[in-house]
Amino acid sequence: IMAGSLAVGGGVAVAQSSLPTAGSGGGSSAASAAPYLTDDAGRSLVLRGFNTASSAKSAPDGMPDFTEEDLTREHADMGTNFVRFLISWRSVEPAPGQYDQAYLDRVEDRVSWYAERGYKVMLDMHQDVYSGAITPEGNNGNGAGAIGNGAPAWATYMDGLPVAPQPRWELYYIQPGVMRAFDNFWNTTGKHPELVEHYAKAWRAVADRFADNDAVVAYDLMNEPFGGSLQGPAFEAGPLAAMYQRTTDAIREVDQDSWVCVAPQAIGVNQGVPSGLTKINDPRAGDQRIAYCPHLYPLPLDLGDGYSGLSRTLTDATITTWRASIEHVAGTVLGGVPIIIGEFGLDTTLPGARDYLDRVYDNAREMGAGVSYWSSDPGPWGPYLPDGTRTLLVDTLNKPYPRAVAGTPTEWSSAVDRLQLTMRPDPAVTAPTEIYLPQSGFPAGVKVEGADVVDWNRQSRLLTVRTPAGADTATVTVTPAA
Ligand SMILES: CN(C)c1ccc(C(=O)NC[C@H]2N[C@H](CO)[C@@H](O)[C@@H]2O)cc1
Repeated sequence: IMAGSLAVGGGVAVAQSSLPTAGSGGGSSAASAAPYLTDDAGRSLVLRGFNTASSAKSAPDGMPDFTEEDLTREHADMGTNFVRFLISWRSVEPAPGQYDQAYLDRVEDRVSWYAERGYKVMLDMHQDVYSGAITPEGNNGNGAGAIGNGAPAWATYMDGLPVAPQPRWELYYIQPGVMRAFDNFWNTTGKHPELVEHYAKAWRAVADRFADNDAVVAYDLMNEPFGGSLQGPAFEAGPLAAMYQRTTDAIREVDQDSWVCVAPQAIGVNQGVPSGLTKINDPRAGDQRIAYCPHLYPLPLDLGDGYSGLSRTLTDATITTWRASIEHVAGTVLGGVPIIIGEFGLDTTLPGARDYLDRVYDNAREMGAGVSYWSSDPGPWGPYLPDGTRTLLVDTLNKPYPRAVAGTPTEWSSAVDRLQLTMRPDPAVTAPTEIYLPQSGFPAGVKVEGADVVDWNRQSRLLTVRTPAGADTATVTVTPAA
């Protein structure tokens, strides 16, 4: 099939016109030569998916309330290819030095659901407010809890300090008992050097299980770290970086190839304050495989006005500041590492929600960043309400994107019925470039210019193409067949 030809399902058309690049949200796209995670074929991965799922935080078995049918629906409706899958220290290591292989079996079962559908998985050692063990009523068993989640009860040392009931879950973070639990974990108190050691070895046990699992590409070492009495650079450049280094070293004892993802402290940095995180060294042979996995939650959005009026203006300013800080840490501090926006989200019923979503995904596209939206749980933040009704998230996310690129994407943009990708082909990568095309924009055949069509699968919605050999750069444009 010659370059510029139509794929299966129609005649052959060669279009010579070049398309204006239309951003998914109408935004212009800046060239991006950012580094990417790669698959085993060496293709650059553009990762789009969800956090699955908050419901795992309090589940006695540590699993999300998410079935294989839920994944089939997500895949059919949005063509996602990535998941930030929540796991927990309490489930991995229910007793000191004892690793629950039956729990890891359950995780592996869910990973296989994703693998069978061509997804990549990042395992997220999740915590919020340290542990469910911070309050008796919040602890439904060894640290499984709704108020707090993450650490097992045996690793929760509050030294008898109080944790009073709070009107909002976030306020539990600054309760004396919770502050002490974090201070003991980070050994700020000097009393518990063993806890970070346990944490690193728990991650080693997880990595030992998934080191040879092609679907698991990354480990997100800690969700939204909190420094207790230590905040800001003193925390991030101190005990947080030390824990990341110790844990990276432990993982590399058993897994040389998965990316190790580090995140800044949540408070402040989620809202755009620059992070003080310092370099983490990857002891693996060859290129480092560290990634930076920040979250984005602009404070103005929380004011309840949504993405409109002054709240929109302030949110835009937050996104600009946040992006500059993220690109500084990933590009300069960590030495040029891929970015995955581990969390962002909003109540999709708020004014301007679709515009906010488009703006964040436009920024992610320009940054070359992966995205895992918070979260897949039923409700107004997610893609589906508890009764299964779709929110506007489904149509907003269901756009063309280049899932796996045989080289480096330098610029891409899309709208529901077109995609344009400029890339630097890597001749060493023999696998074709893979592009997702939604049914809504591509009900029949496709028209491709700038590449040879390898396959167009209307069931999986995947188009695979090969760019002309020997070209330093290639621009692939995909539109619906006439
Ligand atoms: C006071 N501190 C330390 C604090 C407050 C609030 C958040 C938060 O909203 N985070 C955003 C979302 N991330 C979690 C899951 O990782 C969700 O429960 C939050 O909505 C984090 C930390």
